[in-house]
Amino acid sequence: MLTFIGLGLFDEYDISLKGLEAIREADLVYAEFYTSCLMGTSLERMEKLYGKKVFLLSREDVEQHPDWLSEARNKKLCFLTGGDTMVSTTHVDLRLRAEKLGIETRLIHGASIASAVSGLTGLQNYRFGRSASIPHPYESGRGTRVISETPYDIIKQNLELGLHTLVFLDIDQEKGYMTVNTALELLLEVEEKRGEGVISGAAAVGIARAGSEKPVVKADYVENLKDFDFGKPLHILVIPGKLHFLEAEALVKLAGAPIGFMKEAE
Ligand SMILES: C[S@@+](CC[C@H](N)C(=O)[O-])C[C@H]1O[C@@H](n2cnc3c(N)ncnc32)[C@H](O)[C@@H]1O
Repeated sequence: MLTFIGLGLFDEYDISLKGLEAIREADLVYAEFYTSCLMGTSLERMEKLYGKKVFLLSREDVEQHPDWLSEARNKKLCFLTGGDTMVSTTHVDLRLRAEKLGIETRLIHGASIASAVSGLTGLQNYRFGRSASIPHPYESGRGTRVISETPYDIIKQNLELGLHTLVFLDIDQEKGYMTVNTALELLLEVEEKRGEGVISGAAAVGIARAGSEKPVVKADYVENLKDFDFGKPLHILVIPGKLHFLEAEALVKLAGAPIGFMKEAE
């Protein structure tokens, strides 16, 4: 049996009781923290709460060589992920591989950043379009700095449809956790290169450390927000589309947006 368990958003206490029970009954526990991670805890603290050793898997172990899956044929194996295990991950691939090996699978859900964003900002989940991810820039073979333009295009398309965009920010072992500030600067760089005006005058909402005692949620225009200090990671960004008047009110009251923010609210 392979049990996928979402650990929630911030520390070891965000796991569900169902998830905790499953780990305590497991023969083997694996985790990956490259898609998301719990910044308010450590592997040691998790192991102490669970009373179990947790083996950490790399992206290669999960995506290229998931040989460890076959252990679930005759053992109770748990696979842990930050947030919800199937939200903005490719872990359905693991589930399908396991099913092909004749291994029974089940999911134990965790709180996800995808729903926490709506809760914290007041932006309604059904008014979001396609999500985007901003990766760190990389060097091409010729030594030039390359910035992905895909997130810019997704935001632009969503704005044309009046929809909000959830923008996941890169987690990289070497380059670190991307901040809201860097993300906005990268989007502005793409904008300048193209000579367009989609992002510079736009509104944005940055969120840091969702699930912690004191998450930071700040809405403002991009030009102001790019210098705002959000503190420690993890960070996530939203570029709001057309606002319902309740959403506009929530951004002013709950996210410190300037009064009259995005006046065109319906
Ligand atoms: C690829 S997504 C994976 C989402 C995860 N499976 C979930 O359901 O929450 C990870 C990204 O979401 C954002 N994120 C995740 N947890 C967060 C948190 N607690 N606070 C702020 N941003 C968070 C960060 O931008 C991070 O790089």
